[in-house]
Amino acid sequence: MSYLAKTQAATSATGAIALADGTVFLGHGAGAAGVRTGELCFNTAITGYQEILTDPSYASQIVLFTFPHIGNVGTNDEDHEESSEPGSHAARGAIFREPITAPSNWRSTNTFDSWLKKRGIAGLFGVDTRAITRLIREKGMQKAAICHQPDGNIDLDALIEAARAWEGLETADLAADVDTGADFENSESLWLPETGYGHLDKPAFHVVVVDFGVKKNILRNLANVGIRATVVNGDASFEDIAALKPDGIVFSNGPGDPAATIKRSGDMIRAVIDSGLPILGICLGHQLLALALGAKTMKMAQGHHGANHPVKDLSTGKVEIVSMNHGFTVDPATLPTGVEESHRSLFDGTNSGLAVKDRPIISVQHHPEASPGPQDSFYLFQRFADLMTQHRAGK
Ligand SMILES: NC(=O)CC[C@H](N)C(=O)O
Repeated sequence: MSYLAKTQAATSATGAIALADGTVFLGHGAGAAGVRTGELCFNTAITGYQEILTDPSYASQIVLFTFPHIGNVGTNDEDHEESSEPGSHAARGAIFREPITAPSNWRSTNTFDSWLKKRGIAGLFGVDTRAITRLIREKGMQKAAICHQPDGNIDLDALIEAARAWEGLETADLAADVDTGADFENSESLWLPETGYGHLDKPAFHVVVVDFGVKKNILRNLANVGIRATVVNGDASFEDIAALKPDGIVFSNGPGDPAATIKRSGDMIRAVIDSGLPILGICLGHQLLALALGAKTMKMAQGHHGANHPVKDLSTGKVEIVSMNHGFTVDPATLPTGVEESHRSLFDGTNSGLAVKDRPIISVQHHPEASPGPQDSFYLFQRFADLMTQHRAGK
């Protein structure tokens, strides 16, 4: 460690981020005190920090926000908390440039700082977020340890050691840790400024959502196109699912390495594919579907995390701006015959969706439910409902 790092740590710093390669950034701590390890990524969204940090797909990750002002609209209990459980169910750490200002929003009920504490998320501000982003851009996402040490007594060597000792995301079936456990139903629909969350009274369809860490806004978007959902966890067998007599199946988003989760859920997913039921896969669900169909997934260098990513729907030629959060990707060269690439990222050409020829099976790598982010991809939920309509009509 450098002399400068040591003296700064001894004087004013109350927080730090250390990388496994020994790089250290000192700053000021916020939120929960203590040390958290995980994969460090950057997110380019400029709104929606509450939704981002509660997304279960961020389990075992530390999110650096490239947008400098995070926390200034405070937090509220109603807004899109994508998972209800605090702790390891979502992001472990948050890094931002500027100090948190007093909340300025009519809906705010809590400061960002005390919300971070409540969720068990360690925060760090006052570091050069652009330098860290450039480092990730050049070297890829990093094994890291973040700490908030209110008394300033930071042990940087121990922090670097913690970053090195962290086991990493590859081969980790993290979805098993974040699913909701007990089955539940959803009929809640999307939030509107005038009326708050809505309710689906007369469902046209009933689907089973296999929960690998499902974001609540997926369930609400389904309700908005007439779909009631029963949520079951990723350990469910095909027989459990079939007994619920669904019109279709959704494989949800979730954290960790799809190649690890497929070992636990592969038999069920393959049986669902063979059943002929309409299927929608989202993010981890898309990757699991691809694996079950015979394709391969791989780790990305930087991944995609933001709410401003252009994606092309190859069936219509339309470009949509989407919400993204993934660090693994489907290798389109490995898609078997009959499985077509349906969407592609216009940032780097990576795969962003698939469709099975002449079968009611679609999936996307991005987040059609937004939360946060643009709503350009809401149409996918209707596309899924249309597949169920056709399936019912025997087409
Ligand atoms: N949002 C997700 O479902 C993420 C999928 C997977 N864990 C990845 O990082 O690629």
